[in-house]
This record gives sequence, structure tokens and C-alpha cells, in this order.
Amino acid sequence: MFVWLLLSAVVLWSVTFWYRRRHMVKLASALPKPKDELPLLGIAHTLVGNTEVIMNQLQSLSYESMQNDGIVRGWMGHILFFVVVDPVDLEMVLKTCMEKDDLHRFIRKIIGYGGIFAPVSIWRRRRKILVPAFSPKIVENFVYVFAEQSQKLVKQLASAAGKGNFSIWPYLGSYTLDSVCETAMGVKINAQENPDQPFLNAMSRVLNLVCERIFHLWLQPDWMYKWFPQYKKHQEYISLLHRFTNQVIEKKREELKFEKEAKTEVDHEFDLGSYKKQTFLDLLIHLSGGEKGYTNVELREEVLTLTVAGTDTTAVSIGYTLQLLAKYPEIQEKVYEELCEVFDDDRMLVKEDLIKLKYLERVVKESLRLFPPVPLIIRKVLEDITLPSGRVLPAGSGVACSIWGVHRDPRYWGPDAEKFDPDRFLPERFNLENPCSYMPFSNGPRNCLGYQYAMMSIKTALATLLREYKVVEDREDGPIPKIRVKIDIMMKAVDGYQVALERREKQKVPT
Ligand code: HEM
Repeated sequence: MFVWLLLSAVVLWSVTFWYRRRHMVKLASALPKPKDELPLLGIAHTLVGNTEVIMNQLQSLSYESMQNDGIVRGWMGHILFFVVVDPVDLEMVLKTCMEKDDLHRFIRKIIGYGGIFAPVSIWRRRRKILVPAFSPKIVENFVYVFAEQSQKLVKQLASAAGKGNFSIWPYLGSYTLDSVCETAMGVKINAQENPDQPFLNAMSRVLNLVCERIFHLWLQPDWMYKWFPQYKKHQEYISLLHRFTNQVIEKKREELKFEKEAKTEVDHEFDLGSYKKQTFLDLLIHLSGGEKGYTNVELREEVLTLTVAGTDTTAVSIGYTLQLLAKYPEIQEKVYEELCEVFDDDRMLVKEDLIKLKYLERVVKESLRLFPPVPLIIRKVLEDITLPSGRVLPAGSGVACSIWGVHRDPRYWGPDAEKFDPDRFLPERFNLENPCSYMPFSNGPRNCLGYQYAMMSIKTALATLLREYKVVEDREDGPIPKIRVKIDIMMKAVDGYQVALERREKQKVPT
């Protein structure tokens, strides 16, 4: 009797649930379906397995989207999303669907309502405050930090050079974390010299745990997660990150109070708060209104957001570029020739050099095209929208904007779209009809604020490293580079960016 009652309740609940969603189902059924779709399950059965399998599946969906004029649907049980690669449709999605997907709630445990994943109502004010902090004039003042940290990177790599293949990932991750912590908070955490540094350790481990949660449904509800052994560590890492940042903020507040008291009238009149060598933390306090502006919690959320947003993304991009240069030695030699022209002695890189490294810039851009660190962005559809292509996305669905797919679509990049060819970014050849055909840093009002910062950090690290070392790996046997990738919050190389380094004879970077 009880079983019958239970069964009837389940059937009744399911019928009501799907009846309420009939509008969504109707609109979805008008859109192309993927080849592996099953009744009820949708494509949920294809998105299981390790992070490499899942990434491959996301890539396959992007190809199916290309074959279906830029869109394909994907049911995961009752959850509906669309993989979109049409740049015109994407432009509209990125402008109108500003709310981020619910999966981001797991990262919010670390960064709270920091801009990147905050609900739109909170994000608007935070973005307004953050935008001036990323103006080129301010960001270029950080190049000296990147240059110093890059020299440390070169020094750390000396022990691995000439000893065959190794994973360069931990070195790159420490370089970017050191740079971000110095520019965001003004603290030298010295992760490069000390791989067991507690902040580094906590940051990388908690992000692994977040990723594990995103892909394992049973770890998602908070009440269930508490019963799993990882929960304790998860909480420990978060409280370490919060404690560390809180201390930095409190110290900064005291410093600023002291400075204010010590200022003379003349200082006030001429506003000596010039942005030179100020960290993001200084700027955020100032731009949000000083003592009446951000609270300490808001500051912590913003600073941690910059740390999460700016560390692995940049390291991933340096890693792919190094692997590509190893696979295509003739391209690496052209980069090296340019470096020899710009640096005729052993001096350290300065910001004026970056603009001259035009070929290196093209190489980085092409690497970001073929291997975008953020392969897709997921946005929520809050009300039905009609895309420029005429297709209608129903309210309640999600849109996976496939950066990976749009970057490899032959309709916009030609029949050789998959080929590694930095010169496609030559001004005379680069002629895209739509800005969304190339968007490693996204597009629209919620695009990446750190793109100039990232390009400067990437170019500085690569220039410093490639002046000192030649990157070697097996040459690729064709123009299409093959690097196995997985999804681990970002798209990362499965092999941890295996390369070998050989010391260059001519150019020497001072250590
Ligand atoms: C190669 C390096 C990087 C890549 C590929 C990258 C890519 C992205 C992408 C795809 C987004 C999401 C945009 C969206 O939802 O439409 C984003 C957001 C963001 N990124 Fe980056 N990023 C990089 C480096 C950085 C760095 C170094 C910083 C700061 C130091 C940074 C700060 C941000 C911020 C603050 C946002 C949130 C913008 C907002 O929602 O208003 N990023 N980034």
C-alpha cells in the first residue's frame, strides 16, 4: 500500500513538474538535438567520467553546434542548456543574459559576492568601482612586478633545465600567484621560493575541491557535503584564505589611517594619492569611497576574486604557449629573434618593451584562440529571448557560450581554423566580421576586466623565460597542434604542461 502511495506521489509530482515546463520543452524541441540524446536522461550519460572525458564531450557538443548553424540543445535530466557558437547570437546572449549559472555558487563560498560570479544586482556597483582600477595607466605600473617575478621564475627553473621533460605547471602557478598577490594586496607571499606556502596550498586545493563538487552531483547539496571527509579540509582552506586576506586588509587600513594623519595641508591640496605603485586594494578602498566605502568583507571578496580570476587563467595561457612553441621550433626561433632585437643586452624588461614584442603578441593571441583558458561561459536565461538567428531560448534554460567552439569555427576562421598560425593576427589579415568570433576574455558588459593585465603578465613571463631558455618537446607532426585537455575549472593540459628546457647561450637575464 505504502509503495503504491509513494509511486503515485512520484508520478503525480513528475507530471505536474513537466506540465509546468511544457513551454520550455516545446521551445527546446524546435532546436537541434545532439546525436547522443536519450529520452529522460538527455545527454547526462555522456557527461560522466574523468575531467578529460567531460572536456572532450563539451568539445564534441561545440562541433555539433557548428554543424547545426551555431546551436545545439542539451538536456541533463530536467536541466536544459544550449551550446552556442554563432558569434552574432553570442553577442546578444552576452549583452542580455547577465546572470551567471548556479554552478558558480560553489566558488562563492570562497569569494562571496566578489564581482565575477555575483548576482547582477550586486555586480553592477562592484564593476563600476573596479573598472577605473584596471585602466591601462594603472595596470602598466605593475609591469615591474611581473618582470621581477619573471626573473625569479627563470631562477627557479634553472634546476629543471637540461634534465629532460618535467611539468612546468607548478612553476607557472607560483609565478602568477606571486604576481597577483603583490599587485592585488601588496604582499610578497614568495610562493615561487616556497612551494609549501600555506596561501598557495589552500588556494590550489580548495579550487580542486570546488571542481570536484561541480562534477559530482552527490557532493552538491550543502547538507550532504558536510558528511563527506573533504568537507573539513574545504572549510579549513577557506578560513585560511579569509584569515590571511583579513589580516592584509586590517594592516592596510591602519597604514592608510597613519598616512592620513601624517599628511600636511599641502599634500591634501595637491592630492598625492597618485596611483603609481598602488595595489588594487589601495585603489578599491579609494575608489569605493575610503572609510565610508567598501567594508572589510567586501574588500576581501574583491581581492580574493582578483586572485582566483587572475592566477590560473594566466598560468594556463603561458603553459599552452610554451608547449606550442616547443612543438613548432621555427615559430619559437622567430620569437627569439624578436627578443634579440628588442633586448641587445642583459637588462630587465620594462613596460616600454612590451609594445615592441609584436610577434610574441601574435603568438599569445593564437595560443589563446586554440587553447582558451576559459573554454565556455555559462549564463542563465531569465526570460524567453529571440536570438538574431531567429531561434528562441526559453526562460529557465542555461546558455553555454562556447569560446572553444567559436574560435575553431571554419566559417569565421577559414578551412585551416585548427592550424597554429600566429600570423593570422597580422593587422592586414585579421579581419573579423563579429567581435565575438575571437573572445578569450569574453565580450559584452561582463567581459574580463583583467585582459590587459593578463597580456602584460603573460608577455613579460614568456619574454624573460625565452631569452634564457629554449623550450623543447617532440615536434608536432602537422600544422594542427594536439594537446590533451581536461576541464578543471579552467581548460588545462592533461600532462601538466610537460616541456624540457635548454639554456640559451647568447642572452642572459640578470639574476
Ligand atoms: C589569460 C588570462 C585570462 C583569461 C583567459 C580570462 C578570462 C575571463 C573570462 C572568460 C571571464 C568571464 C567573463 C564573462 O562571464 O563574460 C573573466 C572575468 C573576469 N576576469 Fe578574467 N581572464 C584572465 C585573466 C584575468 C586577470 C589577470 C584578472 C585580474 C587580475 C582577471 C579579472 C577578471 C574579473 C574581475 C572578471 C569579472 C568581470 C565581471 O564579471 O565584471 N582576469 N575573465
